[in-house]
Amino acid sequence: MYKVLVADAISDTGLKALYDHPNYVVDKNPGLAPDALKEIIKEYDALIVRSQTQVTADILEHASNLRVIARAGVGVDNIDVNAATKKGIIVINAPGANTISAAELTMAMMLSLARNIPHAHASTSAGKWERNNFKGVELYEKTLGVIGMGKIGSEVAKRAKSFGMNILGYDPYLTEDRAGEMGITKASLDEIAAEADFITIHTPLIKETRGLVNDDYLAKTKKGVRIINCARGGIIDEAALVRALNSGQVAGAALDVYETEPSTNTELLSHPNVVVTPHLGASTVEAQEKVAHEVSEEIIEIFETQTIRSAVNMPHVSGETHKKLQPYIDLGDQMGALAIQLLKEAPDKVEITYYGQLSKENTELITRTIVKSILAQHLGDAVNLINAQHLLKDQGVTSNVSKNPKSKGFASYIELTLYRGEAKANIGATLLNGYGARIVKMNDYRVDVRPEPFLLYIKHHDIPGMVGRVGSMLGDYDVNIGTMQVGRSVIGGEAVMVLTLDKAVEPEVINALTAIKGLEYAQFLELTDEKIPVHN
Ligand SMILES: NC(=O)c1ccc[n+]([C@@H]2O[C@H](COP(=O)([O-])OP(=O)(O)OC[C@H]3O[C@@H](n4cnc5c(N)ncnc54)[C@H](O)[C@@H]3O)[C@@H](O)[C@H]2O)c1
Ligand SMILES: O=C(O)[C@H](O)COP(=O)(O)O
Repeated sequence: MYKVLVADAISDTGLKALYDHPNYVVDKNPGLAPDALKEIIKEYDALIVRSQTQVTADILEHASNLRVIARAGVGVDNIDVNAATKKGIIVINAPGANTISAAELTMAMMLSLARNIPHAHASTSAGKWERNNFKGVELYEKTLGVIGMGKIGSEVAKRAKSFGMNILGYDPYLTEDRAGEMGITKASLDEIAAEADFITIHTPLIKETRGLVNDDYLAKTKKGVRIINCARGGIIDEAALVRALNSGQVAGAALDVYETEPSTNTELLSHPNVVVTPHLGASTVEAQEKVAHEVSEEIIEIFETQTIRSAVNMPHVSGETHKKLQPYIDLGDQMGALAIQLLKEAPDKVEITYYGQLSKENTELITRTIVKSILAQHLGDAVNLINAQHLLKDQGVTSNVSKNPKSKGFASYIELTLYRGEAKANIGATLLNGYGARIVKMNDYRVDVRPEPFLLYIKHHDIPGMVGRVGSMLGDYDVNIGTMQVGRSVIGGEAVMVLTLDKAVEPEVINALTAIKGLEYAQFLELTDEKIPVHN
């Protein structure tokens, strides 16, 4: 008998498969305080949550029997996935099951903003009859900028078109062809700022999108623009938004998500030109049934048939083959993250080659991990190990995975190349017996670098004094160097330097480095903690 704890408000209809199955006991206990959850978690084999329950490392310390954490929804920002992975707990989610509900809320928010519905309702229900106070605007023939043309952004664009809106879409993966098929125009962020009457945001909250809509961006928007965010708090800088609302640069904003939730930003929440809801994007009967149904079915599959459909992580597993491949799976994770940072944009082609002994193994899971790591840069939690290759195809990216039994100088070696038009980024890596993971090739230069959290990649002319100048510049900014590697193609030609650092560097350090004579290019690369497992 498996015990399942449902710790947030989850649809009973969606949980039916679990209730009906003789092997499962389901306990519903929404809204547990962290200490209470810590107390009882050891009794459970599976935990189902939405976004409220914080599944911290501290709670997981007590989860001695837990095998699965299911997020009945998309975002796993409330779950310490790294801690779960270390404890061998599978984390699953249900991306896509609440897409329509989130798209429909976005339309409701846009219409509410255009026609002042919440404020007119409050006034009328208070006994007033203020027909002159609530003159709105039509959506018809207005321009809507959609930032993030993934699942929800595309559904919003489709619906907005039926209102006669002109749609501008921005997404690193949006091609002219796909935009043409959807009857929208591919645009840049600046073009959206300059032309849109309404802007709606549908990206994940990732490093690149945090504070995307800030003072600078708002200053570029059309005066009187209306902005909707039903994606994630933090993509809009709330302080900047309040300033723009007060100055009239932004005529109105409709928000479902906030920098911190529950939000206490009263200046924003009570602003007369703002419409707010408490993170209701997925709160419909249908979405809640779908997410609960998807995770219930999957929990049963995991326990009954050991099949995983939607895993966010891949816990370090026992079993000889997995044990042997696990270090390569972790290496693949690091390679994907480094290559996509080097490319700096979404790829249109991915090439992976396994050389030497590894070419004789089943490398499927390594490939999935590499692809997940590449896509996660732009898709965040929406990509998991199971849907990674499917999403890659969906985004119109071609891929080529090949195997070559030749050794390439190492017993096993993986090479990953990403392309975007003429641009290319490439990482070659291996495991050195007794020494762990090594990046041995970067953008076609031979190097020998241990993957560490903070790396600096520099392209420069092979002239005397470069190493010293870079070292002393980093010293000026109090950045300590762990290791330094130089690689060059020919003496006196182009060269690369790869450094491991003790901390992250700010853009001003990169600017200072690029001012060094003979230094062509400097880029800071980061690997998050979960990508650096202990056996490295
Ligand atoms: N309010 C809610 O209750 C609710 C419900 C569901 C989803 N969401 C959120 O909505 C957002 C979109 O979800 P989705 O299912 O459509 O995800 P998705 O992965 O299908 O689409 C996200 C898109 O954003 C694009 N993107 C990444 N970085 C970008 C950038 N810098 N500029 C422009 N586009 C960028 C990606 O390429 C991708 O196509 C996510 O943040 C998700 O967590 C909120
Ligand atoms: O990530 C999600 O799926 C949405 O933000 C919905 O979150 P919720 O399940 O807490 O409503």
